Amino acid sequence: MSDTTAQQILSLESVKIGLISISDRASSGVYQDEGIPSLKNWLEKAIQNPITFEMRLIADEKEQIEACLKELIDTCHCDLVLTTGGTGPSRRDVTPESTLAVATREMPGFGEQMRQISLNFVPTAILSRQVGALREIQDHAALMINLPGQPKAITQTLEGLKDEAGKSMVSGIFAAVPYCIDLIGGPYIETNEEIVKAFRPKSALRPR
Ligand SMILES: Nc1ncnc2c1ncn2[C@@H]1O[C@H](COP(=O)(O)OP(=O)(O)OP(=O)(O)O)[C@@H](O)[C@H]1O
Ligand SMILES: Nc1nc2c(c(=O)[nH]1)N[C@H]1C(S)=C(S)[C@@H](COP(=O)(O)O)O[C@H]1N2
Repeated sequence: MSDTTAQQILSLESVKIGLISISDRASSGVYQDEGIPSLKNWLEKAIQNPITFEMRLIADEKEQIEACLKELIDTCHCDLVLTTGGTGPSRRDVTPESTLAVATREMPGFGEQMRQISLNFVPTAILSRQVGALREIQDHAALMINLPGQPKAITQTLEGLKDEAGKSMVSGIFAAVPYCIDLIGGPYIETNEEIVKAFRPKSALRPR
């Protein structure tokens, strides 16, 4: 790493990210949770800023999900909270309604785009009821995004579809996350462009 690159990384604001894996079976030990490691691994590759993670593994229980989202945003002050699991049509899948129950405003574009991207991978993409939403409290706001439980869905939806040479064919939703975090008053997030290129209007770009 060159001195200039090291200095640039040092000058980046730290970002706080909450990761919630929602799975009856992983949380009770029937299988090992792959949700949190997959999310953490992808975010560490994609984001240049220093990251503090808050990680939770919980069952598909509405009250637990709501309490966990509130804790990560209101108490831990996460800027972004990603959930994985519990978005389908099974009776126990309650992540989207729990997210909306603690939301102040929905961001429908995230759910729409994630289902659109996922249709490039699986025809069952339309079974995910995943949402994106904001929780705005006094002096703080966070973006919450639901991802499906299949660990591979994490990279698929965040990063999108690439051709064999690694060129982006369909943008993943993460391209829009840094500017959304800017607009709600969070830290300026820089991404690694070979993983995902953050899009911001020219007027919102900060000189490096
Ligand atoms: N946290 C996880 N870790 C590893 N694999 C997972 C996880 N969550 C889901 N999966 C995998 O994805 C599949 C579909 O996920 P889904 O969220 O529909 O699970 P589920 O049937 O609701 O059960 P559970 O809530 O117990 O994970 C699971 O059968 C499992 O193979
Ligand atoms: N990108 C992506 N999206 C996906 C999938 C997937 O494998 N990849 N699985 C689908 C399936 S099979 C289901 S049932 C729904 C809901 O999954 P969840 O209940 O694990 O959240 O997500 C859908 N979206």
